[in-house]
Amino acid sequence: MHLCAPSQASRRAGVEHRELRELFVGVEIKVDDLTKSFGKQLIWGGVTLTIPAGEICVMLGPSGTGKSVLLKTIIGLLKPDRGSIVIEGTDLASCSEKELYEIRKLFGVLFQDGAMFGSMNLYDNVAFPLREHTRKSESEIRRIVMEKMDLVGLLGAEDKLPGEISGGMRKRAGLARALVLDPEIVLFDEPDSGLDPVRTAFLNQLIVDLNAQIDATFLIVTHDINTARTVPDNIGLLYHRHLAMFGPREMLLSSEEPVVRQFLNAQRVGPIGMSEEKDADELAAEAGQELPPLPPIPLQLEPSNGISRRSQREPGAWCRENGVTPPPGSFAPAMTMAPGGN
Ligand SMILES: Nc1ncnc2c1ncn2[C@@H]1O[C@H](COP(=O)(O)OP(=O)(O)OP(=O)(O)O)[C@@H](O)[C@H]1O
Repeated sequence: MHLCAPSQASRRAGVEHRELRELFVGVEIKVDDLTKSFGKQLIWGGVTLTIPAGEICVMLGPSGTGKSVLLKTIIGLLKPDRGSIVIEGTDLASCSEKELYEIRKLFGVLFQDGAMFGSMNLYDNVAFPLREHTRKSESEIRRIVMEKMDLVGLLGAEDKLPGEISGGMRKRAGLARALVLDPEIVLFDEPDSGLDPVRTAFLNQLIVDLNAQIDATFLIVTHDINTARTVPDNIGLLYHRHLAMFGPREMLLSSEEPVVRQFLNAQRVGPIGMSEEKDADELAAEAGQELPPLPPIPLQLEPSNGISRRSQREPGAWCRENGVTPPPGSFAPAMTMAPGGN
């Protein structure tokens, strides 16, 4: 079984699908002043952000800063202490169970381990949500399952059990299952965890290709800096119990803000220490230490069929519009060859 981008047939189908969906561009998620604690432990507070319809967002943050908690809160699995999450006019934080059930139908979720049923083959795993939540005939289910298996490059592997395939294939099978109900929002919880760099690069390309084809709103939690630097339209960074920054990719990649700069460039110098925050002695020891220059901003990963995504912008557009000079060498064509970029 090869790891590949969607076949030509599925790309064509995707383009037709896209034409059909001219008026649909995913849905916006508007989060306002969201706060979540467990007992006395505040996880994060005052989180405000708008995830624009149809765009790809990446949420970053040191371990334990509550990225998974944020995903679970956004899908309504956890109730926030305060604040709102408005999707299509419904606030998930205060709506009824019935409304929540309806809103949840908009979501597809790729869990960290793919969350496959071990005793079912991939076909039955992917078909599961259709059999549970729809009254479609088996022939219709077959058509949809095969279409999604093709989208994620898994045609031919339908009879395999999850235990018989690689972690990368399991993720793609999980993705096929997340897509069967045609979600308007897809949440990815560390899609690249446990994958080698080559498979991560294939998965990233698949994510971009899928976004181009289905126009849904994507929110990705990841630790992979390369993914964060090349895949999304927007990046958020959770740190020290709040959202340190959220905005367009170019804004964060050109930011001199110490936490953002340190995290997005995987540096040791900066406010983030081994156990989240550095203490005063550690920070004093770093005083006067010169920071390495910001690396060039790489080009954003483009769909493999060469057709731009709806939310894709010209390289450097945000910097130009905001009078920001990007680091030297940014957006050079060779930057598409950055590790993980191809
Ligand atoms: N149901 C729960 N009850 C109590 N505490 C919880 C619960 N779920 C998460 N936590 C706590 O919330 C904090 C944030 O956890 P979370 O898994 O969201 O972090 P994360 O940023 O996704 O971490 P990582 O990058 O390591 O996956 C942790 O301290 C965790 O122990």
